[in-house]
Amino acid sequence: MAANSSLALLKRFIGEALSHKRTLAIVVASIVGSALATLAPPYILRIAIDRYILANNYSGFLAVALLYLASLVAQWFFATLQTFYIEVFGQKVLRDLRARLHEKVLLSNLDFFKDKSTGDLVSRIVNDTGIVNDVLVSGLLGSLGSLLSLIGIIIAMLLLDVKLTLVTLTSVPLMVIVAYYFGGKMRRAYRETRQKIARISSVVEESVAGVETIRAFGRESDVEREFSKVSRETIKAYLRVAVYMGLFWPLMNITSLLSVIVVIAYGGYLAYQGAVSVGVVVAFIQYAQRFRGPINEVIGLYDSLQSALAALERIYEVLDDENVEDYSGREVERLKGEIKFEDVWFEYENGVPVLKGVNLHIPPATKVAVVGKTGAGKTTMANLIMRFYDPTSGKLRYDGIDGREISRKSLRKRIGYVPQETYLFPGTIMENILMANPEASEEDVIRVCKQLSVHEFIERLPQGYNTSAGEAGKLLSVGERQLISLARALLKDPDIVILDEALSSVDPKTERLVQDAMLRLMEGRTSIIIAHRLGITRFADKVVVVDDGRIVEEGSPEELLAKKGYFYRLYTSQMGEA
Ligand SMILES: Nc1ncnc2c1ncn2[C@@H]1O[C@H](COP(=O)(O)OP(=O)(O)OP(=O)(O)O)[C@@H](O)[C@H]1O
Repeated sequence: MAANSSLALLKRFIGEALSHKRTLAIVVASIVGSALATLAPPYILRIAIDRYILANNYSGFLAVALLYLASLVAQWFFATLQTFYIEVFGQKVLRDLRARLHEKVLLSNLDFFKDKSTGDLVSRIVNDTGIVNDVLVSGLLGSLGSLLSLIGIIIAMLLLDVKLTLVTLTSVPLMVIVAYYFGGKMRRAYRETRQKIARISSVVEESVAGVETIRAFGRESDVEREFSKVSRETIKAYLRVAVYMGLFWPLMNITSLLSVIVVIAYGGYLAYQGAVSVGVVVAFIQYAQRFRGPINEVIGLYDSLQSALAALERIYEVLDDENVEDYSGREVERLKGEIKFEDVWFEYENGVPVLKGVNLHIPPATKVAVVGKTGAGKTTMANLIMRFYDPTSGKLRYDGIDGREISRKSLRKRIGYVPQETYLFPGTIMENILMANPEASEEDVIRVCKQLSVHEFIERLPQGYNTSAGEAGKLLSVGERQLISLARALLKDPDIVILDEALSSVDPKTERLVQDAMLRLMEGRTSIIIAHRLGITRFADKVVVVDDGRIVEEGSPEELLAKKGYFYRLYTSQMGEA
C-alpha cells in the first residue's frame, strides 16, 4: 500500500473514531496519568535514599514512604483505568464499524454480492474489524502511552544526570533490535497459527457439509489426509511460536539487565567519584528496567500496522461500495396488480443482454405461467418484478405507474414471493412465518396455515408452532418447507404473487398439498408462476414461453397446445419423460 494512501486511510479512521469524545477524553487522561505514575516511584525512592536513609534522617521518612506507596497505588489505579477505558473505546468503535458494515450488507442491491463470497463478507465484518480494533485502537493508544512513558523516563533521567542518561541509553538500540527481529519472528509465527486454525475449521466444515458427497465418491481417505496435513502444519506453527517465545522474552530480559549492569558499572563509578548520589543510581536502575515494555509495544504496533491497514482497506471497500438499494419513491398502499413489461432489455453484465425486448401485459388477477429452458431468463423476469434489479432499458409498469417511481419497500410489501428454496431463520416456526408481516398476530398465522392446510402438519411437529427452525429444518421435507414459504406469502395478503416453483421431487401427498396451497394463494391475485413442472400450467390463464431472453409464444395453455409449437414440444417431451 502506498504511504500516502495508508495515511489517508488512517486519517479517515481516526476522524471517525473521534466521534466518541467523552470516552476518548477518559482514555487520554488515564494514559497521561499512567505515564506520570510510572515515573514517580524511582524518583521518590531516590529522595528516600539520599535525603533520609543515607542522611540518617528519619523525621519525615514515614511521609516519603507513604508517598511511595501512594505512587504505586496511583500506578495501579491508572493502569486499570487505562486498560478498561481503552477496551470501552475500542468496543464502541468496533460496534460502529460492524453495524455500518452489517447495514451495508442489508441495504445493498444484488450487484453488490456478485463478486463477494459469504465467507469473505463474514471475515470482513468479524475478523477485519477485530484486527483494526486490536491494532489501530488498543495498539495505537497503548503505544501512545508507551511513547509518553519513554519520553517521560528520558526527561526524568536527564533531570537527574545527563551523562548517566546518555550511557544508559546505549542499550536501547540493542533492545530495539531484539524486539524488532525476534519479536517480529514471534508475531509472524503467531499470525501463522491463526491462519492454520482457520484452515482446520474450513476442512472440518467442508467434511461435515459434504459428508454425503465424500462417501458417495469414496474420498474419505483423501479428506483424512488433507486434515492430517493441516493438523501437522498447525503443530509446526505452534512449535515455532514456542521456540521464538522461548528466545524472545529471555533475550529481552537479558538486554534489559545489560542496561542495568551499565547503570551499576558507570553509575557506581560516578557515585564513587562523588559525581552522583547513590539514590540517583538506584533510580536509574529502576528507570532502565522500564524501557523494555514500551519499546516492545511500539515496535509490535509498527509490525502489525501493515496488516491492520490492509484490513481497514477491506472494510472501507465494503462501506464505500456504491451498489446501494434506493428506497426513495412514492408509496403504494394497494395495487390492482396490473403488470406491464414495455420493451424491457436487461443485462447483469455489460454487453450481455439476458432479456431482449420483452413485452408482456398481465391484467389484474391473472395467473401467468412462465416457462422455458434453463437459463432462458424466467427468474430474471421475477427479479425485475421484485425490483431486485431495474431494466437496463424499457419500462415495467404496475397499475400503469413506472416501477422506477415506486419505493422498493412499499412495492415489495405488496408482493408475495415464494422462492424455490425456503430459507428458515433461527427461531421458531411461528416466528419464521410471522416475519413476513410484523403487523400480523399469532392468530393470523394459524388462520393462514389452516387456510393452506399447513396447520395439521405443523401441529404434528414436536412443539407445534414453537418447534425451532433448526429442528424443523431436519424434520421437514422440501415440500413441507415450501408450504411454510406459501404461508409466509399469504400472511402478507399480497396483491401480486411470484412463485418460483421447485423442480425437486416431492412425495405425491405433499405435492398435492403444495399445489392446493399455491392455488389458494393465487386466488384473486395477479400471479406469476415460474413453472419447472409443466403440469401446473393447466391452472394458468396464460402461458408465456421464454427462450433466450425473448417471449416466443403466449396464450392460454389450450391454445398453445393446439398450436403445436414451442410449448407443445416442451410439454410433450416433459410429459413423455414423466
Ligand atoms: N446474477 C447474475 N449475474 C450474471 N448473470 C446472471 C445472473 N443471474 C442469472 N444470470 C444469467 O442470466 C441468464 C438467465 O438466467 P435466469 O436465472 O433468469 O434463467 P432461468 O430461465 O430462470 O433459468 P432456470 O430455469 O435455470 O432457473 C442465464 O444465462 C444466467 O447465467
